[in-house]
Amino acid sequence: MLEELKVQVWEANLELQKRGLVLYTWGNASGFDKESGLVVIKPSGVEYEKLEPKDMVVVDLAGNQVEGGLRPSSDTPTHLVLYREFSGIGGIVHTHSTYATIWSQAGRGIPTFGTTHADYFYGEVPCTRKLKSAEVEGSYEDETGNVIVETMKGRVPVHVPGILVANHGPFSWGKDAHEAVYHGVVLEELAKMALHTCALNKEIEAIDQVLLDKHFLRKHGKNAYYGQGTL
Ligand SMILES: O=C(CO)[C@@H](O)[C@H](O)COP(=O)(O)O
Repeated sequence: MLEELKVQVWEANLELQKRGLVLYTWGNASGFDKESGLVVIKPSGVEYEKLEPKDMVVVDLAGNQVEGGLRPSSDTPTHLVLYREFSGIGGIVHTHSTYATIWSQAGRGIPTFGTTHADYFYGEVPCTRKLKSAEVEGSYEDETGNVIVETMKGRVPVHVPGILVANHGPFSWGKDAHEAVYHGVVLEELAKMALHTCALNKEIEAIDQVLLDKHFLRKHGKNAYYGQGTL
């Protein structure tokens, strides 16, 4: 099972580059094996072209390295906070994709300007608050995960499969690493569409609840969520 997950996470990391979500060694993808409680994640600082399944690093939810000779991604603690807090997600992606990072740097969530957005996100793509200096100076990557969890309170991860970390960039998730990449691609496209929509119409407003419900719920159903209840 773990060997299969290493291949799946390796493929997901390569897809980040293939889909144009990352440059050089930016970003990372991970996958979670519920049975063993272990996480497979990209090694830190390794060029995507050189990555092989055997390079994937295995850690437990406490962050102890279980397998792999390379250093785990620098964002590993953030992934681990989300796996501990969001029951049911099986894959997480972090990128610095251009348009989503623009909204993150502006500290703005992405409103639901159209039905394309409503097909994937039940409402805005939220943006976290800025991290306080003490949080940055402390366990920065853990605090990045904590501010994501804080912002997602009252939201259901499968209904909002991604978020913008203020001043940083997007994180997305899904039932597995491939779906986390898929949601990362969708998030980037929604960010691009929304930025150009704002440029065309400065008075633009989010769509109303009726249209949001129609598009999201016909695609995902009323009670589709991974975990037990909402956050
Ligand atoms: O967010 C960042 C840097 O701001 C990271 O995502 C790096 O872009 C990739 O780090 P590694 O996964 O290679 O450690």
